[in-house]
Order: sequence, then structure tokens, then C-alpha cells
Amino acid sequence: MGAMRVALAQINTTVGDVWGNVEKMTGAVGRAVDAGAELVAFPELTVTGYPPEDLLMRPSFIQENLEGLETFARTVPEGITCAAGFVDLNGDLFNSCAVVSGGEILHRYHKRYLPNYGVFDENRYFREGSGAPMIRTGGALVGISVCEDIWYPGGPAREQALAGASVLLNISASPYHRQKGAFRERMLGVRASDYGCYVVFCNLVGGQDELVFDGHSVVFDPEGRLVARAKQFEEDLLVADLHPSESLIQRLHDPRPRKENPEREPEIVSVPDHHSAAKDAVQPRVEPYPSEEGEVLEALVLGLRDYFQKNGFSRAVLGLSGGIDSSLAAAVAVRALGPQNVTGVLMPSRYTSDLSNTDAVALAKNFGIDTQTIPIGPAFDAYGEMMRDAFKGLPEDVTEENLQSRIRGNILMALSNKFGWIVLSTGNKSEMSVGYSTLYGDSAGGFAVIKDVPKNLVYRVSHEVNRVEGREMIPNSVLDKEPSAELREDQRDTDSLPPYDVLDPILEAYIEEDKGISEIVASGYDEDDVRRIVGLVDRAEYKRRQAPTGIKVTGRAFGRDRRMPITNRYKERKS
Ligand SMILES: Nc1ncnc2c1ncn2[C@@H]1O[C@H](COP(=O)(O)OP(=O)(O)OC[C@H]2O[C@@H]([n+]3cccc(C(=O)O)c3)[C@H](O)[C@@H]2O)[C@@H](O)[C@H]1O
Ligand SMILES: Nc1ncnc2c1ncn2[C@@H]1O[C@H](COP(=O)(O)OP(=O)(O)OP(=O)(O)O)[C@@H](O)[C@H]1O
Ligand SMILES: NC(=O)CC[C@H](N)C(=O)O
Repeated sequence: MGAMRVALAQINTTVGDVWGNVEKMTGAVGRAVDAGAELVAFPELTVTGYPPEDLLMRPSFIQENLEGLETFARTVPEGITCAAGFVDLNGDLFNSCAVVSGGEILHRYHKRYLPNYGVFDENRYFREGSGAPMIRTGGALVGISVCEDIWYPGGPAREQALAGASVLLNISASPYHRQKGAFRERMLGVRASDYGCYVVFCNLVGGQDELVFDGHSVVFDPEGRLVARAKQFEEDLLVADLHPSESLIQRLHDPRPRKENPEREPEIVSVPDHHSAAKDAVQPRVEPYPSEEGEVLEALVLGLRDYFQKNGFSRAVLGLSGGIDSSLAAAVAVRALGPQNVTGVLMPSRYTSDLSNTDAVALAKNFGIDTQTIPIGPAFDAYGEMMRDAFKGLPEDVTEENLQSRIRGNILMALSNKFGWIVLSTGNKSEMSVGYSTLYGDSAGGFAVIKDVPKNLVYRVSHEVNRVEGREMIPNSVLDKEPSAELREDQRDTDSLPPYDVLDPILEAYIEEDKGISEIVASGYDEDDVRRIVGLVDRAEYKRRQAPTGIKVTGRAFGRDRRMPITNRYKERKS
């Protein structure tokens, strides 16, 4: 048994773009052949993109994906075997992995563990499979599985390992959230060492609506050590040499698998032996693992870039207030789209401080983006005049605050309509949580860049922007000033909300962890604060449902990840 060279084709597929995806697959096979690989792994549902959602209810789409797979198969030469994702139709629909070599589809494996929690909905579309195939190649056995299959200690990987596989190859579409990569690596390392097998995990990369797939494909050796790691948030072809004999040695020395028996015998898919020329060993590449802030920044950049690129947009517009949220949103947009594709609009009112304007101008200059200044005073005065009779005798209140925000939203949408720019809304997760935004005002727009970034993380990621840029791109005064919506005289966020150091942990406990009020209070927070915040979160559900889509970076984002009823009388009882 000699070395087996695998290539992990971490490509950025696009949902629905069957032929574009097939072209990318074919290109990756060419590069893998050039690199001397015998085995190529692709991401899950490579042909359709992931997740295709209700496109899977269209027979024409399913058919086109099958044609795409066949077309791809015809391009795969002898001497190389590919594991590629597609949707199989065989009486019912299956999330599948095709084993392809020498122009033919040799096997169709049907995913067994269909995730149906968090952001996943696979039971809605697929029937679960039942096999556990192994490719026999060069005297070694390679077990095939699809994403969620390997997240369980049992399942196909176990059956394959117990039946003698030395490599477990998993094709995946595992979406990003902060620190998930480390969790994934721990889990995969345990699979490798428990089974005494190499684990080859090829993950999708790219943005798809609110999801970002981080790539971060990896290879673990039979002792559970990381031997190769691909780039995060970029396409990559990761090449590694595996030595199946090491799996045998590991199992002879650590014979735990011997005590277990598989529930079923895996089927063997033989690929013709080919005798490739001797090649020099490749040095496996281990890309560095970034900091949490660095990772979140790159996730936001990729999510925004792919949303624009995959939907056919190039330019963005946003309101620049001199505050931290719009500053970070602008920084992400510049990294994603280039400074020439971002316009910042300054829309001062009588409440806008000179410092806000100066900071907004400095930020735009630092990032090299165009600005326009459109004061909102005339429109605000006109509204006041128009509503004078209707509001007669009534004091100014939040109505007037929101009017300013709505005037700004209208201006941005007018620029969007006129020039085809997409409006970026700038609300962060803390604000989204408690409804601290104006409906049809600052929450208006096409894409909400930082909607899943809590305010404290907004600061950390903003510091990271300056660190990676190597200078003070986001002015220190923006980073240091107290947050204010500037919708009335001397307004501060803390007039309506507890400080973010208190607010954010309470929100995380309630929203991401579903902790109860008494549990949150017991962890050291004031009961009145907790009750008020929980009430605000519950009441703001209607607002979040109307918000633009934006990138998931936390363990639980609003949207498909957290589905709360709007009409909801549940109130936790006082204990
Ligand atoms: N359950 C429900 N289902 C459907 N609609 C519902 C609803 N409850 C209220 N509504 C509607 O929503 C309206 C209230 O929402 P909305 O008009 O947005 O206004 P509202 O939530 O009352 O006020 C917005 C707050 O956000 C603050 N703000 C605004 C802008 C920017 C920032 C910032 O710092 O970033 C902060 C502002 O200072 C103010 O305190 C109601 O008048 C009603 O029409
Ligand atoms: N004077 C302004 N000029 C342009 N846009 C503005 C102005 N004031 C508010 N906006 C827009 O409305 C959004 C919400 O305002 P808000 O003041 O809450 O956010 P911010 O200034 O970015 O950050 P912070 O919440 O820290 O103040 C801003 O991010 C910005 O897009
Ligand atoms: N596509 C999948 O099966 C992904 C499920 C997996 N547990 C994940 O979060 O990454």
C-alpha cells in the first residue's frame, strides 16, 4: 500500500447555477490531476449549491442537476476518483454523493443523517439513505459520507472504519459561526483517533443569503492529529498524501475498534487500479487559524461580497453617521467590493454633532470612498408643516425621532433606485434584539451587514479592521465615543438601554442559549434589567421579520435559526 494523494476541492458553488458549478468542478479536477491526486473531494451538493431550499420541489431543477452530474462525470478521466455532491431521484429525493471515475458514475451514496435543527431543514426535502459505501483504490478502502453523517459517533463512518476503511472522506456544507471551526476540528480529530482512520473533510466555501460557509477543510491522521488545513473564506485546493498503512499500524497498536461490530456490511465500490508515475511527496499545508475577530471580519466580507456578486450587484450605498456601526459596515463593504463601489451619504440634522460629521468625513477619506452630503432639515421641516394640524397640541416624542430616521431611509432608497446601488443597513445584533431601530428608517435596505454582530463584538471587529489595515482607518474618536442615535438633543443609547457590557451578555443568554429570566438573574444581573430586556426582545419580533437579510456569525442568529412567533402571550412566571 503506497501513499494515496487526495485533493480537497474547496470550491465556492452558487445555489441554482448547475452549469457554473459543473464548470468549477471540472476546473478543480484538472488542477487535482496536475497535482497528481488520485482522489478528489468536493463540498456537499456540489452540483446544486447548498442549501437549494424549495428549488428542490421543482422537478425541472432536479432533472437539470442530474444532467449536470452526468456531464461532469463524462469529463472525469481515468486514474482519478471524485466524490461529488448532487441530488438523487430514485423513487424519492436523496442528498447524495456520487463516486465518479473514468467518465462514469460508479456509485450514488445517499446521506443518512439529515440535519433538521438550527438553520437546517433537510427532512423537508430528503428521504434518509441507508448505505455505507467504501471505495477500493490502490489496495485501500475509503469510506464515503456526507456532512452530518460524520457528526455522529455511529453511522456510516463507524461501519466503514470497523469494516477496514483507512480513510473516511466526508463532503460537507457546514456553515460558519464564530468558533465553530475549533469545535469542528475537535470533533473530527476524535472521529479519526477513535476509528484509527484518516479523516478527510472537504467543506463548502462562500456566502448564501444569511449563511457563510468558511471552507476550512481539514485532514486528520489516524492518531487524530491535524495534518492539513485549507484556507478559510477562500476557494482552495488542499493536497495531502495519506499513508493507509499508518491506519493499519494505528489499529494494531490501539485495537479499540476490534471490540465493536458494524450493524451492516459496507458495500465496496472498486475503481480500476492505475499505476501512476512515482511522484515526490507533497508537504501538507496547514493554514493558520485566525483570531475570533479576524474570522468574523472575513465572514462578513465574504458574505457581503458573495451576496452582491451572486445577485448581480456591484455598488453599495450607506448612511455615514460618524458612529461605530456605519463605520464598520463601510469598512466591510470596502473590503468586499472595493472603495470605488461604496458611497457614503452624510445626512446631518440639527442634532448631528460636528464631531460626527468630522468623523464620517475622516472615515470616508481613509477608506477612499465617495461621499455625498444631503442635510435632512428641509424634509423634516416640511413634514412638520404637513403634519401640523394632525399633531396639533401634541408634544414632540419618538415620532419625530423616527421621522428623521425615515427621511434618511428614503434618501438612501432614492439613491438606490436612481443608480442601482444596494442600501446597506447598519443595525447591530444588540439593536435588532431590542428593537432599537426605526421601521422603514435605519432598518430599511437590501442587506444588513452586521445584523448578527453584538455591539461589543462590533467594537472588537472594528479594532481588528485597523489592525489588519495597519493604521487608524476607523478613527479612534469613533471607537471611543459613547453610542448615540442623535435623534434628539443629547441622546445616548444608555438613555433607553443598559450599557452594552450588561445588555450583550443578557441578550446572549436569552437569545442564543434560551436561558430563563431567573437563571440569567442568578448569574449576576439585575432582575428589572433582565425582565425589561426580555420584554423588549419578545416585542421586537415583528420588526426583525421585516428586516433585510444579513450574515449569521453567532451560534444563533435571528431568522431561520430562531423562529419565534410574533403573536406570543408567553411570559415567564416569577419564581
Ligand atoms: N406587534 C406588532 N406588529 C406589527 N407592527 C407593530 C407591532 N408593534 C408595533 N408595531 C408598529 O411599529 C411601530 C413602532 O416601531 P417604530 O416606528 O420603528 O418605532 P419605535 O420602535 O417605537 O421606536 C424606535 C426606537 O429606536 C430608536 N432608534 C431609531 C433609529 C436608530 C436608532 C439607533 O440607535 O440605531 C435607534 C429610537 O430612538 C426609538 O427609541 C408602531 O407605531 C406600530 O406601527
Ligand atoms: N447624520 C447621519 N448621516 C448619515 N447617516 C446617518 C446619520 N445618522 C444616522 N444615520 C444612519 O442611520 C444609522 C443608525 O444610526 P445610529 O446613530 O444608531 O448608528 P451609528 O451612528 O452608526 O452607530 P451608533 O449606534 O454607535 O451611534 C447609521 O448607522 C447611519 O447609517
Ligand atoms: N450540511 C450538514 O449536514 C451540516 C450539519 C453539521 N452538523 C454542521 O453544522 O455543520
